[in-house]
Amino acid sequence: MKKIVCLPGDGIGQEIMNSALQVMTVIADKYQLDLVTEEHDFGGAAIDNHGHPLPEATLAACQAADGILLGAIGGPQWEEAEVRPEQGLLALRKALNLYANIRPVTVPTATAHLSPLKPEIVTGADFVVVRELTGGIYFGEPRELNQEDALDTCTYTAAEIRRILRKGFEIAQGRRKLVTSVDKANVLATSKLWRKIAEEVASEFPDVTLEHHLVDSVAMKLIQEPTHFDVIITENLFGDILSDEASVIPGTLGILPSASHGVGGLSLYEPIHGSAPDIAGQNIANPVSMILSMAMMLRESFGWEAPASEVEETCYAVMAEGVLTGDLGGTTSTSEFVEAVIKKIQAA
Ligand SMILES: NC(=O)C1=CN([C@@H]2O[C@H](COP(=O)(O)OP(=O)(O)OC[C@H]3O[C@@H](n4cnc5c(N)ncnc54)[C@H](O)[C@@H]3O)[C@@H](O)[C@H]2O)C=CC1
Ligand SMILES: CC(C)CC(=O)C(=O)O
Ligand SMILES: [Mg+2]
Repeated sequence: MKKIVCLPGDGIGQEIMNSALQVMTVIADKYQLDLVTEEHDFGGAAIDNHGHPLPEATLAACQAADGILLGAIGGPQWEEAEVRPEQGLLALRKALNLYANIRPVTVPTATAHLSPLKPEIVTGADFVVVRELTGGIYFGEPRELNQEDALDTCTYTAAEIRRILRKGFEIAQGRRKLVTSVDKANVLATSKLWRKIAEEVASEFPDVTLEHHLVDSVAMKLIQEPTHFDVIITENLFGDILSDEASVIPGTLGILPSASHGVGGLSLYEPIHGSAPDIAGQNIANPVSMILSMAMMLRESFGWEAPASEVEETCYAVMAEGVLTGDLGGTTSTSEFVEAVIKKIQAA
């Protein structure tokens, strides 16, 4: 029996979590998967109910889980909160040591027309952003906000850089064996260290090709020639920005999933997007990012390849048929999309 802790969070979080759990129930039934779910407050919802975005009970439940599903957190109503929802997310990632955030981006031929970019540019794009998740400027101290100045600190240890690079190179070994290491080594000390360690780690993986790119020019190349990339490895802030940018390639932020892996075998799965307060509560959010995150959990945490693939292929098949939520130019509601996915899984 696999215990899954679900943290719907805020904004569209509950809607997309419900969507993913409905699909999970159907696929579990079809493949006789032994699963149990348990929901906990997190983010803004936890601030409202418990005065803190990461209550002790939520953290303890996550630590005792076999897999964690997270919707999204944050929203304008908590902007002035003493501890913001986003700090709860960072605290959870740190507490569980989830240092490797894996964000796959793929454009199957059948859905290439959904991209705002030319089909000949995006068709066949298939790469993974490997983002360092527990270091860098989101965590560095000191951090100060004063009336006339402010300070953030970016720190990385060699060990933190080495382990994320090794993770990315390992992923590349199972793919097309090209690593693009992204930094800003022409300016930043942390990036100079990053580049040096990338060279060292590359020597441990002689079958993998390493190329270095500066973050500014790679932001352009990503859109110009997305099919070039295989595994992009980068630090926390750059990975956050580049992966949202990368969502334009398949067509929307609403379809990109992610996995965050740690050291003890416990992983968390979440969409790459935020809580989308502008569309929350309207049953119009694209649930694909959350459904695909759930599928990643079935594969990567539980080893259930066939059900994971069926969920992924069904989502893309439904989109290819023109069943599209508003972010992809359609009029399908969240619940209608989920119904279409479930119907297809049951019919197959
Ligand atoms: N992991 C998390 O929980 C994250 C939380 N946030 C938080 O989310 C809140 C909103 O941040 P934003 O900058 O607006 O980013 P966002 O990712 O929530 O939304 C950006 C745009 O994409 C759209 N969008 C996002 N997901 C969608 C989906 N599934 N279907 C259709 N459209 C979708 C939104 O409607 C919005 O127009 C903030 O409080 C932010 O801190 C932001 C990023 C990650
Ligand atoms: C809300 C931030 C802390 C994180 C973020 O934007 C992300 O992980 O994609
Ligand atoms: Mg982000």
